Amino acid sequence: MAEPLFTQPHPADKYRDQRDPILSLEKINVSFDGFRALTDLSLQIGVGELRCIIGPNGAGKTTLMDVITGKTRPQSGSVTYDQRTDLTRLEPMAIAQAGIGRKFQKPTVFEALTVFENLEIAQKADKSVWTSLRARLSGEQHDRIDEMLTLLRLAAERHRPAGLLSHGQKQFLEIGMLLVQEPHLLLLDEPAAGMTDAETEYTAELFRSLAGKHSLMVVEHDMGFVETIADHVTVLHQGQVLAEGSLQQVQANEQVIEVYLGR
Ligand SMILES: Nc1ncnc2c1ncn2[C@@H]1O[C@H](COP(=O)(O)OP(=O)(O)OP(=O)(O)O)[C@@H](O)[C@H]1O
Repeated sequence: MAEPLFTQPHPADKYRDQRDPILSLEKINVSFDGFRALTDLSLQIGVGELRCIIGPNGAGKTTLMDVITGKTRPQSGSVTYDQRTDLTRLEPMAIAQAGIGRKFQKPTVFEALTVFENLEIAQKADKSVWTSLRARLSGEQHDRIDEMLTLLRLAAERHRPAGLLSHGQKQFLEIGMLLVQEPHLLLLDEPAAGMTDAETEYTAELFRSLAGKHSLMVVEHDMGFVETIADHVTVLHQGQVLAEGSLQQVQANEQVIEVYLGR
């Protein structure tokens, strides 16, 4: 049997392959007091794909993530997840439970708790902090956290309060807090911001290894990082898709050079 595309087996797995969209946005419009942040935006992300979204400040990248996660409701358009669910009808909590995880640019970990406890709480995301710390972990859950600590190169830090980690380590911990929830689609906002060169390099390696098992949408300004991870790039400009294709293709696009890359 082919290796499943997702870490968590899904009833629909047998009907889909890598060409199918995990996410399909159709003609999304978002206005803030008359200002058009997204205009007729259509975009598809394939199952298991690693997509980078780039674009100048104010292009609509954050608004796009807000629409997918239910933080912002579009005035019109649809967001279809896994070919069945219209996310514009769901609350943010239901969207997260459906398998969409988001990481914001600034790490938000529980600083007073240990690295291990942070992962433990994330794994039992349906419970309150204290209920989840009191509930015993199953052997399988414990093993999953151990695996995650190794994957994130945080095994030696497991008993340290998260507040004492470096900025890059906090970023890794937060990525781990998403991964223990086994998301299908991960939305990551400038994940390499503030990381050292070695950490950035490892983040790229990590993301490449996650693609296929998860679908990833990464908003990034660092073109060097984009070059190392993405085979497919979407350029946003003034709330619309300006160009899409390989990094080489979009870098050669005259309009992209004009508005984003500079001459
Ligand atoms: N809540 C809001 N109210 C009014 N205008 C908003 C709101 N949120 C975003 N905007 C505007 O919508 C446009 C798109 O913003 P958005 O944050 O999505 O861009 P971005 O591509 O993420 O930019 P950056 O790279 O600077 O983070 C901007 O002009 C912004 O000022």
